[in-house]
Amino acid sequence: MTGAGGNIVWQSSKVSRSQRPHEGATLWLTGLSGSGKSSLAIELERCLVADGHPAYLMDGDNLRHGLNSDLGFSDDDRRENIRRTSEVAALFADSGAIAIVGLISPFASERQRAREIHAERGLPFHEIFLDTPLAECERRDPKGLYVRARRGEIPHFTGIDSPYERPQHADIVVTPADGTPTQVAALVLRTLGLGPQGQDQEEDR
Ligand SMILES: Nc1ncnc2c1ncn2[C@@H]1O[C@H](COP(=O)(O)OS(=O)(=O)O)[C@@H](OP(=O)(O)O)[C@H]1O
Ligand SMILES: Nc1ncnc2c1ncn2[C@@H]1O[C@H](COP(=O)(O)OP(=O)(O)O)[C@@H](O)[C@H]1O
Repeated sequence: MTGAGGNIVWQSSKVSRSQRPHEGATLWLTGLSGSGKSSLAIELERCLVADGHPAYLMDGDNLRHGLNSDLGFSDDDRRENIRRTSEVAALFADSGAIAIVGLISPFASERQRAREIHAERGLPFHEIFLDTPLAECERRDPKGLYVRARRGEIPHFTGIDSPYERPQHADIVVTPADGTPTQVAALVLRTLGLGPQGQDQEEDR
């Protein structure tokens, strides 16, 4: 495989995926600001690590402090934010880790591209939609961002004056009625077959 005008040549590893101790995957959490992505992602990471899976949380806010610190909230910058994060998540998944991504990721086309980046490499990818209505996100407003966005102090705020394209084919849809982040994390992990090892999972029901 060649790239960059033919001057870059792909170097293959001598470690096959089956030689790695764990099977990797990406759990991609999408939803409005305040929908509960970080809370669920933190619980997913906690449960997976407690159960012996290498798992790593990639939160949009945190990535924007480093890897994506040069990006703002224009449509193009959000696309680049999602593209870079997709690539990094795929690297983690390829290494045998479970990458837990929490990004608003408002555009269907970029979420589809994230899925394809994983599919092209044979890596499992699960889209989890935090389907929390805008009114509820605004009611929660833990960072006071919606109040400021409504005052016009934060331009291009998702759900206010920047679009959020609802997923049509998410693997899992979570609503506020599903319970606390701890309850939802357990449900998600059971659904994906990543629940506690060596336990009768019926016990949890
Ligand atoms: N204009 C605008 N629109 C939406 N969100 C904004 C904006 N400005 C700052 N913030 C804060 O940035 C967090 C979202 O970053 P993401 O990288 O997840 O966004 S995106 O996927 O690129 O759309 C988001 O964090 P969460 O609340 O955790 O979603 C906000 O705290
Ligand atoms: N399942 C839930 N039920 C009720 N409140 C929740 C739930 N998940 C998160 N929250 C609350 O909603 C707010 C936003 O959650 P957060 O995880 O920061 O969302 P996001 O990362 O999508 O911005 C926080 O105050 C959090 O405590």
